[in-house]
Formats: sequence, structure tokens, C-alpha cells
Amino acid sequence: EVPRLDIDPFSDAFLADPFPFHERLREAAPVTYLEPYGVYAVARYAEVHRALTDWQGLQSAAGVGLSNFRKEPPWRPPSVLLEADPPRHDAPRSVLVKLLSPRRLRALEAGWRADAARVVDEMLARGRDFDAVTDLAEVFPLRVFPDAIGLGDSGREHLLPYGDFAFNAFGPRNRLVEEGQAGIGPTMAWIDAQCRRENLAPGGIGQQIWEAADRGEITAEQAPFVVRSLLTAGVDTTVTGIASVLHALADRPEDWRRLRADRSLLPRVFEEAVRLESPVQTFFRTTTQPVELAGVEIPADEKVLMFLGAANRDWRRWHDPHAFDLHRDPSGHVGFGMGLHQCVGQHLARLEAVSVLDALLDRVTALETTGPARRHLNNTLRGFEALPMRLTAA
Ligand code: HEM
Ligand SMILES: O=C(O)c1ccc(C2CC2)cc1
Repeated sequence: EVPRLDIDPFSDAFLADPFPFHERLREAAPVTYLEPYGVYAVARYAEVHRALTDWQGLQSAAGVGLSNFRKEPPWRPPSVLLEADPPRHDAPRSVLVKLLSPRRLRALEAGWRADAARVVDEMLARGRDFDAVTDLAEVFPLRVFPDAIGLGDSGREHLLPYGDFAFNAFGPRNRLVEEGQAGIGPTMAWIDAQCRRENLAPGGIGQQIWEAADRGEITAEQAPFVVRSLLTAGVDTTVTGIASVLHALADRPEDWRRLRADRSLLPRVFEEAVRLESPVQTFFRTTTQPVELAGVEIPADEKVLMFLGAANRDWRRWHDPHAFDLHRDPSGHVGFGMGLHQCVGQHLARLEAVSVLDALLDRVTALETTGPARRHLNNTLRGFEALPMRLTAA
């Protein structure tokens, strides 16, 4: 009663245009079995939500990618958050919840808004045509995030390639992983060095993680891995998130006018863009015992692939699911996950996106695409290589 599908969710065809495949996965059954990798799959909102919140039955400690850490060694020492379950997960999580809270981030807000204004002004000075990826979405996060963490100035060009490789590594060892593997050695060495206390600037979030270790909130062994979590998860995701919200808002003059007049809508706009575009498309869990899901029993020690992007467009949960709707209530979307491991950096991501959008809305009366979006293929992230656009200055 579990349909076996010959679908490869990490093929170029699927990654370039996942929607027809999502439809097949959702409509086949609540739980399916993907033959190319021998994994179970859930794509409807109800089952993805269930898999995300049942952390005892479906754990993260065996890895949240295709590889089962019980059977093969991970490519890097496991994350003490993403690839950990309670109780090991608890202390690192509570440290980051505090350090990345909306209240703590308010101290960064004025500086980030000023930086966003500078980035947009520099862009406007170059004329009406720009690329939302290379001129904005990739520029702003790399302008503000490394400084917030307290990274030194040299080597920051390693951040995007590291994140791209890490997100590919959740998938199978396909061409995307092989291509990334080539030059990853020096990048990994640079990342690991940035997690060391002596390389983190006083006052930055990285140093604050080490101070949490001094207070005994986490161990000194965990501290560098908590910093590494931010370097892994904190850049490519927000670059993709900002590109996604610009892609969603372009060619929508009514929405743009509405937003220029009412900025209080911006947080919801970002959430709706994350729901619709789901920058992070998939993650796995591993069953710790036989698990019953929608009347199906999944045996122990099986990988379950959760299609977050498919769940976020499930007509069973969302009215007109494929539409970008400024007025919908996007709460409950699984673009940031759900439950125990729900994104601890979402407030930082939202502040980055709102800072950029506010700076654009202040200066621009219309945002239009001038050519097709070019996709960047990655086993986990759904992002862009290029988003050619034209703006009309206020
Ligand atoms: C648009 C941007 C982002 C998206 C779409 C996103 C998405 C996600 C998702 C889906 C998860 C859940 C993973 C799971 O359940 O296995 C997650 C967890 C996490 N995210 Fe984000 N994220 C974003 C930005 C960030 C940023 C900016 C940071 C750091 C500053 C961050 C740090 C983390 C960490 C550390 C976890 C693991 C939490 C835990 O396991 O307790 N993320 N994120
Ligand atoms: O802890 C980590 O290393 C980590 C890596 C990637 C993510 C993705 C989901 C944003 C989250 C955490």
C-alpha cells in the first residue's frame, strides 16, 4: 500500500522544476517509497508536519541528509544542533535561541538598515538595470552577516562555496557533490579556523557563543561547532531567501505600491515568499523504531525524505497554493521547519530581508524582470544564478 515511485529528487530535471514531481508525490499517497535511493517520502503538508514534529520516532542524530550516520561516517563532525537530538541538542539550542532572539537582533537593526541603504544607493548609481542576485541578494548578507558573527576580513569568499557544498552534501554523491568536492579542502580549513575563539572579534555573536561556554551553558568542545552552524546555515539561505522575495515581488505593481504605503506588511511578505519558494526544499529524518504514518508502518532505521517545498504548496492546507498572496496568513508554513529544530536563525533572516526590502521600497517605485530567471542547482537549496531586473527610481 506504499506506492513505489521511480523519482530521483536530486536529478537536474527535478531540481530545475520540482513542481510536476511534487504533484505526483502528493497525489500518489500520503507516504511513498522512492526506488532510486530506497527511501520513504512525504510531500503532503499533514505528513511533513508530523515527520518534523515527531522527533522521537524520526530522529536527526543519524543525519538529516541521505547518508545514515549509523552506517557511514559523516563528511564532517555532526552539527550539535541540526544533527543532534535531545538531550545533546538542548544546550546548544538554548544558547542560540537567546543570542539570535528578536530583542538581541534589535541592536544590529540600525546598522543593517544603513548598510542596506548604501548597497541600494550604490546599485541605483549604476543605472536602472541590475541583477537581483549578484547586485543585491549576494551582496547584502555578505556585507552584514560576517561582521555580526565577528569574522576577520580575509577569506570571506569561502562562505558561499562552503554553504553550497554543505547543502549539496545532504543529497547523494551526485555530480553536484563531486564538482563541489574538488576545491573544498582549503574552504573547510578556513571555516574550521573561523570557529576558534582567537579568530572571533569581541562583541560578535561568535565570541558570545564562547562566552556562553565560559558560563558553562555549553562545553568548550561544543562552542566551535555552534559557531560552525551559523557559518553553514547563515549565508546561502539568506541569499536565496532575499532572491526569492524579490523574484516573488517583481512584476507586481499593485503589491509594490501597497508595500510602499504600508511597510508593516513586510514581515508577512517575507514569510509568504519563504512558503512559496521554500529556499530549503528538503530534509531527511531516520526512524528510530517502527513508525506509523498515515496508516502506513515505516520500519526502524529507514530514511524519510520530507519535501518542505511540496508541503508548502499542498492544496489540502493552502488556498490557491501556487499564488503569491500578500493578504494570506502564511503562518504554519514549513519553510523554516517546525517543532524542535525549527529555524533558530529565522529572525536574523527576516531582519536581513526586511532591511533590503525597506531600502528598495524607499527608493524604487517599480520592480520588473527583464529576462528569465536562471536557477542555481543544489541538492537542497532552491536558488538562483541570475535574476535580471529593471527598477524605476522614485
Ligand atoms: C531564508 C533563510 C533560512 C531558511 C529557509 C532556513 C531554513 C531552516 C530549516 C528548514 C531548518 C530546520 C532543519 C530541520 O528541521 O532539520 C533550519 C534550522 C536551522 N537554521 Fe535556518 N534557515 C534560514 C536561515 C538561517 C540563518 C540566517 C541561520 C543562522 C544565523 C540559520 C540557522 C539554523 C540552525 C542553526 C538550524 C538548526 C536548528 C536546530 O536544529 O535546532 N538559518 N533552518
Ligand atoms: O547546524 C548546522 O550546521 C546547520 C546546517 C544547515 C542548516 C540549514 C537548514 C538551514 C541548519 C543548521
